[in-house]
Amino acid sequence: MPENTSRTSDEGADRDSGPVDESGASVILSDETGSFAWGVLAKRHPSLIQQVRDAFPYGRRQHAALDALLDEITNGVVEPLAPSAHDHGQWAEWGRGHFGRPWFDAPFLWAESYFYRRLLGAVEYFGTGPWQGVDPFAPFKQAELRTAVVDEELGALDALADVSADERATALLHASLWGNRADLGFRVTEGDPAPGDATDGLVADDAAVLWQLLPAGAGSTVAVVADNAGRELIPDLILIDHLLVHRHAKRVVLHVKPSPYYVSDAMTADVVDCLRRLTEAPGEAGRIGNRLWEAVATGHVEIRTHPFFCAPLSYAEMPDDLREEFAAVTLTILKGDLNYRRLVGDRMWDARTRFADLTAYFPGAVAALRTLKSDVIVGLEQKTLDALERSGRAWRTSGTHALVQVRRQT
Ligand SMILES: O=P(O)(O)OC[C@@]1(O)O[C@H](CO)[C@@H](O)[C@@H]1O
Repeated sequence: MPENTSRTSDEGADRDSGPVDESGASVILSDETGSFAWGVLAKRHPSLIQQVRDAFPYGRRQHAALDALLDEITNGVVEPLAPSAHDHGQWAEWGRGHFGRPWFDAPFLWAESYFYRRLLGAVEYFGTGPWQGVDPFAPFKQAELRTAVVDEELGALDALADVSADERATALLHASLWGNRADLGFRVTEGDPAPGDATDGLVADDAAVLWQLLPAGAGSTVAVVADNAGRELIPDLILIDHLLVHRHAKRVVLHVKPSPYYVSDAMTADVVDCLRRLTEAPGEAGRIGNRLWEAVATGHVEIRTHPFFCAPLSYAEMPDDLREEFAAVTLTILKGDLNYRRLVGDRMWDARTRFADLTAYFPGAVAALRTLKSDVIVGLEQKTLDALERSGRAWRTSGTHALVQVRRQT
């Protein structure tokens, strides 16, 4: 059955059976057959188990654990982590009310996040044996870095050397934005999204505000919360280099995931792979790679991680230490679809709800750079929404549209 991925704002605001609180928008569940969320749990997750199984010479114990996980997510109920797991207590708390019930009844965000935690458990990522720390998604991430498309994308940087700083800034921001389409989880079931026209595909564009927040020479610190490795992280790194070279930022903190997540999410090892890929490239790409390598050594780029990045929670629930980090920077740039869902809340909002209102809790100015790959969307003008709905396309979920939304510090 095709995934039902396009709906009107009115349907969106009240169609789901998820809990509705004073926000008036229901939490997205996965229990409606044919919905996007249902498709992720019913199709994407089982395919992913198969892909991971095929990518490694796992032993009998891991195959049995993957079999059990597949059976549980398709026919069973949510089981807790083993009491011996290092994070058993944490997930017992986060999952209260969901254990013993069908996976499809849990909030979509929670179910996905817990699925990735369980997949890591099945392949013994957190164990003490030989598979400890072996990223089950590494083969997919590494294969992507070796493609000719990456060579082409890096080669295109040479042509940017001659354009004005403003044009270059826009081109690099768009490369980072549209790089978010290069999401291996998305491709487990969707295939490569058709390349749309980058400008026509923007449903909201606050890029001018983003640049206003980062005037050259102001000594700013920018936090970039990364999303996918490979073809998304490379343009993110190139944008970071641009921010530093053109003095939009004096320092950039790059936040990555502490463990494998949502298939291709970037971890420190992926930053290293991308930096190496850049430094080994000819021309401008190689120069950027060398500058970034040096910038890490001198502290102008700092790589950080936090367990919260793999938590099944909205940023509204972030812990105090992370809140203080974001409060201390000039601007936080959140990359990607999942970060957007966590920023505004994984709910069927009326698409015209103001982005600034939903992100008012965020400690400091915040920018979302995201291609649209799930039902959540806010901050649209009525006329934009009308045109999107008239198109009859699955614009919310197909990755053909994107947004730059910014909220200044309040
Ligand atoms: O955060 P990302 O990498 O941009 O997207 C994550 C994603 O692939 O995963 C979810 C479904 O599994 C959707 O939110 C989205 O399509």
